[in-house]
This record gives sequence, C-alpha cells and structure tokens, in this order.
Amino acid sequence: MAVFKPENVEDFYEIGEVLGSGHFAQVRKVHERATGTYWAGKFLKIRKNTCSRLGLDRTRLEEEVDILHTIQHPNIVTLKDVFESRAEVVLVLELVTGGELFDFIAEKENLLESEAIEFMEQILKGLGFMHSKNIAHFDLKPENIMLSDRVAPHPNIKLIDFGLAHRFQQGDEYRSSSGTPQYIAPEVITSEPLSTAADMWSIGVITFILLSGLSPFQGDTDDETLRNIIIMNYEFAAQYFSMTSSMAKDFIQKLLVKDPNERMTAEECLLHPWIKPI
Ligand SMILES: Cc1ccc2c(c1)c1c3c(c(C)cc1n2CCCN)C(=O)NC3=O
Repeated sequence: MAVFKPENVEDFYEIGEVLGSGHFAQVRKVHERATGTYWAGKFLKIRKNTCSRLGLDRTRLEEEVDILHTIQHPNIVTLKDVFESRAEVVLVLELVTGGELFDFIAEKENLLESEAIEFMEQILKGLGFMHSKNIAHFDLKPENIMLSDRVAPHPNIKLIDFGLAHRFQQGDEYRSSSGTPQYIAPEVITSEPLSTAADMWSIGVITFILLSGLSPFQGDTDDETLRNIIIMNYEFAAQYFSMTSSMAKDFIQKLLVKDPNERMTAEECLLHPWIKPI
C-alpha cells in the first residue's frame, strides 16, 4: 500500500479558491508557504472501508498517483506532492492557468485549421508519450485539455485529470464503462477489453468538434448518443464542413473507426499529412 505524506497539507499550503468540483473530488488553488508558488490541490474523499460507497477507492487513487509519477512531459500536468489525512487525500498538481481549450476557442470567431493543427499536435505528443508507457487516459474530453497561458502567441497544451487512467501490464485485460458518452469509443459501450486505442477514438471526436463546433454523435439523451456511436451515425454536414480540408476529414475518418486495431495510433496521427504536410 502506497504511503502518502501524513502531514497536514495546510502546514505547507494555504488553501484558496475552488477551481472545480466533482463527485468525490474538489480542485482548489493552493499557495505554497515556503516558496510563494501557486499549485492546484485536488482534494479527494477516500472510502473508509471497502463496504462504503461514499468516496473513491484507494487502489484507484494509488494508480492515478503512480501514473502521474511516471509521466513527466511538457504537455501533461505534473504531480508535486501527495498528502493523506483521515479520509482525504490531496494531490498537489501543476497549476494550469490558461483555462480549458474549448473556452479559448469559444471566444475566437473561428479557429483556423493551422491553429487546430498546432493544438492537436501538442495533444498527440502528450498522448503518444503516455501510450508509449502503456498508459491510457480513458477520459479525454475538452474539459481535460487545458492551456498553460492563453495570452501566449502559441499557448501550451496540458492534459489533466488522470482519475480514469490505466497502466497496462503484460497480458492485462481491462474493461471499464466509465467516461463521458459523447467521447467514448464503441468498445467501451460494448464492454470489450480496452486499449490505448480508445483514447484515439476520443481524439477523433475532439478534432471533429474543434473544426466544426459540432459533437459528431451527440443525441438528445445519453442513450441516443451511445446508439449513434455503436451504429457509427455521424456525417460531415456541408453547412459546417464546407471550409474544412479533405485532409482534416481524412484524419478524423481514420480515428472514428469501429475496430480499435484499425484506428490510427498517436504516432501515426503525428505523421498524417494533415498534421505533418509532405
Ligand atoms: C485555473 C483552473 C481552473 C479550473 C481547473 C484547474 C485550473 C484545474 C487544474 C487541474 C485539474 C485536475 C482540474 C482543474 N480545474 C477544474 C476544471 C478542469 N476542466 C490540474 O491538475 N491542474 C490544474 O490547474
């Protein structure tokens, strides 16, 4: 069992404003007393015992910490410290101040393909690094793609939130039904064994939205969305894609492939002509 720092996090960090919150987790800005540096504190409620349904499973959290310790990359948020007291664990993470990628895009009239490519290339570099270590994110969505500095001419992308991530061991078979309907791959819905290819499906969905503002499979209900994914019900509606290059559509089509083994990998994406023109 991993041991996290038993000290009280408030002895080292002043706890600030809430940045975001979920079921059993809250993210707050924290101020490091010794250096004056700001970080993001992810406060997680841990189950007191295996019978309890309240809080997160500690094993799940240990996997998130192990994964974050393993992946140090310019496009992935870094983990600085982990504290534990009573039924709470606090991850001290790199603070990413540029907001979510999609908020950045929403504020622009429209995104040039060249700008979309620049963002996609950084996302793929971070993802390719993770996948090279047999780690899948399993919750790739616009909310988990953030910018380190939105005013920079070329903002730096940071992948965040590894709460559903998994490191594959040799011969490991892993199934999960978690994730956000709009972005999950068909094999997640049909409970087949998963791989890093499930992340590549999500990249296809994110690219589709980046270029059109539309979510390819979204229905009026989650059930309808899941049905659209299973039957591959999506199209490049002329009204939204008339200005989109055929290379960009080809890139998306090579990711929204039902068979995970036939989907482009992150490395293959980085060599695709849309990303790396010949
Ligand atoms: C300035 C700001 C605002 C909201 C933030 C964050 C930073 C943030 C951060 C992280 C996570 C997991 C969630 C976060 N959230 C919650 C929303 C993320 N989509 C994180 O790991 N570093 C952050 O800065």
